[in-house]
Amino acid sequence: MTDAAAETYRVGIAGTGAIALASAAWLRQAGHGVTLWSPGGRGAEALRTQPLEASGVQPCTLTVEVADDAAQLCHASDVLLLALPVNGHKQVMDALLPSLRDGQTVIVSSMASLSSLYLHEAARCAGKQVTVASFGTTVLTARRESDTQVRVMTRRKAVAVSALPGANVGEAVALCTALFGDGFFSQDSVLASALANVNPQSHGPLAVFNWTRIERAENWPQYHCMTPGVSRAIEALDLERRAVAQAFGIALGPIEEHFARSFGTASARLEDIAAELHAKRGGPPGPVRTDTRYVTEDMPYGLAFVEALGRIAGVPTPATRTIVDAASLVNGIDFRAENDLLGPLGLERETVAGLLARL
Ligand SMILES: NC(=O)C1=CN([C@@H]2O[C@H](COP(=O)(O)OP(=O)(O)OC[C@H]3O[C@@H](n4cnc5c(N)ncnc54)[C@H](OP(=O)(O)O)[C@@H]3O)[C@@H](O)[C@H]2O)C=CC1
Ligand SMILES: CC(C)(CO)C(=O)C(=O)O
Repeated sequence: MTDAAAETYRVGIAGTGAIALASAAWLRQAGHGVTLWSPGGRGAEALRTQPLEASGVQPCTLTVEVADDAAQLCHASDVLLLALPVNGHKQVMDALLPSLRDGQTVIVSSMASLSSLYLHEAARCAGKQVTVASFGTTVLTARRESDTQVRVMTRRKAVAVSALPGANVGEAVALCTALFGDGFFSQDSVLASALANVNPQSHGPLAVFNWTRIERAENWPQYHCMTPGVSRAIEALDLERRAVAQAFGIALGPIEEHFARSFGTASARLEDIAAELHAKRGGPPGPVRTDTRYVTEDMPYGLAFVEALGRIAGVPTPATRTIVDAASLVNGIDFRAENDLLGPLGLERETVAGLLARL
């Protein structure tokens, strides 16, 4: 067995947002090579000539490589990390696919709406043997502060990893450990990773019930505004998430457990966890743009996905529906129609047994 922890890798990162830059800084500090690619073409331009500066957890200043396109990124890398909102997953996966090599691993962080299954099935159809590893969350939490600066807020203590094909999960955990350090553990299926992502359940009610703050671009501390009433709504969505998971034979812990594992919170009730996080960190600030990914990503790829699974399994999801309806109403956007993965994945025609057989 090779000592994966002692190896260094060339990591290609698709995306130049908060998680991409935070991961780049973390990986470079751990001695790995990093190449960044901006899918839109402009996000990494400044990093061609200026160093990347990370503040917060592990402050550092270092240089990274920049790829011109998806093919160059794949060519320059042993491992790929997708670090961008799920809205771009299909498009970026389609761009990477022709240049992926047999034996490469693609880590998707964070994964939602079974985007990893889309890539895995597309790669298999193209005759490629790649491993797609998924996190239902991110290793780091971060905010991008400028073209070359990122603030890393936390390094999660524990992160679950699933893999496609499932038999490769042990290798995926070893690889993630070699890249980021300890704290990774295996998750049984990619569907568990998708449903373990609790951002949609927390971000949905947070955004809907703080909408006027977002529209007026107020400075609102996110966890302070996760009030007892908002926490109650989040808990209702969380129960539906877990009931849907259960219908697919997946037992998931409650959202309170996620906060304890990710951020080391000690309180039992969600409203107390929110107060604890606010007291400890004062932040992060809630979103201040109406195109925040708390709605643009979390509604279509998180909550509408739970609804789609609920329809397949016959599990009612009325609280989830209320939040998607409310967000769609105030935005004048049908967020259910924005998910570009449900169609290609054929979920409308799927059954519980049929979907499980594909994982
Ligand atoms: N930030 C955090 O602390 C956390 C983030 N997450 C999740 O991690 C993922 C990444 O988050 P984060 O880095 O904060 O997000 P950002 O909004 O900072 O990501 C912006 C990056 O994503 C790319 N991008 C955005 N939309 C598209 C699109 N439609 N097509 C192609 N590329 C696109 C941009 O491309 P370009 O380079 O072309 O501009 C840019 O590189 C998200 O799924 C998020 O929900 C989860 C937990 C915590
Ligand atoms: C801020 C945090 C950690 C919780 O909402 C997050 O998950 C995000 O930015 O997406």
